[in-house]
Amino acid sequence: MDANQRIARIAAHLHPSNAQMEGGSVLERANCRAKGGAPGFKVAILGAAGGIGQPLAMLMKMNPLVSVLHLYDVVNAPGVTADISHMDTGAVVRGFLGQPQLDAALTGMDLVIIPAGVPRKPGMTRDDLFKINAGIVKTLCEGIARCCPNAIVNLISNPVNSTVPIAAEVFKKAGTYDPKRLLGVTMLDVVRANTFVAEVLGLDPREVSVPVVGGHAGVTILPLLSQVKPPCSFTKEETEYLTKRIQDGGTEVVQAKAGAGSATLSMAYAAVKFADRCLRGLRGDADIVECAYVESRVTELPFFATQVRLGRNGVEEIYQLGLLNEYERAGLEEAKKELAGSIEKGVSFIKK
Ligand SMILES: NC(=O)c1ccc[n+]([C@@H]2O[C@H](COP(=O)([O-])OP(=O)(O)OC[C@H]3O[C@@H](n4cnc5c(N)ncnc54)[C@H](O)[C@@H]3O)[C@@H](O)[C@H]2O)c1
Ligand SMILES: O=C(O)C[C@H](O)C(=O)O
Repeated sequence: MDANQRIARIAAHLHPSNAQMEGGSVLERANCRAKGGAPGFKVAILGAAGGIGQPLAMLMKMNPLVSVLHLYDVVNAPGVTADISHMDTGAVVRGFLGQPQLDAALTGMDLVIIPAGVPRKPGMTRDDLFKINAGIVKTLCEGIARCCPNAIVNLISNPVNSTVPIAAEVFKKAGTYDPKRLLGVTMLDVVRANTFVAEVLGLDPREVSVPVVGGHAGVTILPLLSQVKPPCSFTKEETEYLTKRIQDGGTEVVQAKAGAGSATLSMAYAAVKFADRCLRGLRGDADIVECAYVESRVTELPFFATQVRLGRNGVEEIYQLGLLNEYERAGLEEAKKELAGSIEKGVSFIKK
């Protein structure tokens, strides 16, 4: 490769239009180099310039399982890409700006992470975001169906309880739906639950594991405190305090940010933790179990968050709820009532 070709290749990393100026072959060579130089997975972040998107992009650039990182947004994608691309880690980073570049951002991806959409302000519910975010998720999922129908999708955009059913309907319409590959990200609920439970028990949060089932909004967030590892017990007051704090974790951040958005940094951390587990599953690692909101038969509802085992095809196994105590059984009934409406709202948005 001569000097001009080397320069063109670097330009192609920064922006796909640079590659196109070189007739596309430069981008292909960059892809080859990425495959050969740093074996790993190709990951796209849609909404990469946002509050979650930026730290998520930074953390994914640090993940050794990632060889190619595509950053797509409708604003500021070139700036974030230029910035992230200077990090001396293995992944090759490319930026994509606006709808005309969506297909290029998605083509060939193994994993697509979607934090695109508006966040809450104080006084809003996640469902209040439906009006704007439903359309954004629909458009992005149509792109996934066209360009990378076999990719694993990690959907973060709220309201997750409805956006996952929206994505499923878009994929069904396109004839590409594989329920094993569509996962609503509820990892932040688990991360919060581990943190708050560890505080009460006086343990290191890294030693604590709390299954959180149901969905991702208010009472649909159901921590199973009777199944905490290491095994422990809580008083009634502790159970009520912890359940409410975990359910209201998002609102706690929204109020503290006072109009400047919702959780971004802890969400980026949780999203990367979850994406890393998905990539390990894709790689074939054994025993990768996490909570996620997926198509499910665990309850009578078509979607439900439980612990799932991740593997080469995405969700390989969905675990049952296990034994619930009376408090959790009552919470489950409440969660299901709200979830049913949110799922129906998402489905009918596409079917209408
Ligand atoms: N699942 C969870 O646990 C969880 C946690 C926190 C936040 N969220 C949700 O994540 C979403 C993003 O939150 P944020 O704080 O990063 O918001 P943000 O406003 O800071 O960033 C959103 C980004 O999406 C981009 N965007 C908008 N329309 C787009 C489109 N059509 N295509 C691509 N990108 C587009 C915006 O330009 C922006 O950069 C919100 O819906 C929020 O409620 C979910
Ligand atoms: O609370 C929000 O609106 C954002 C997110 O769903 C969260 O749980 O932090």
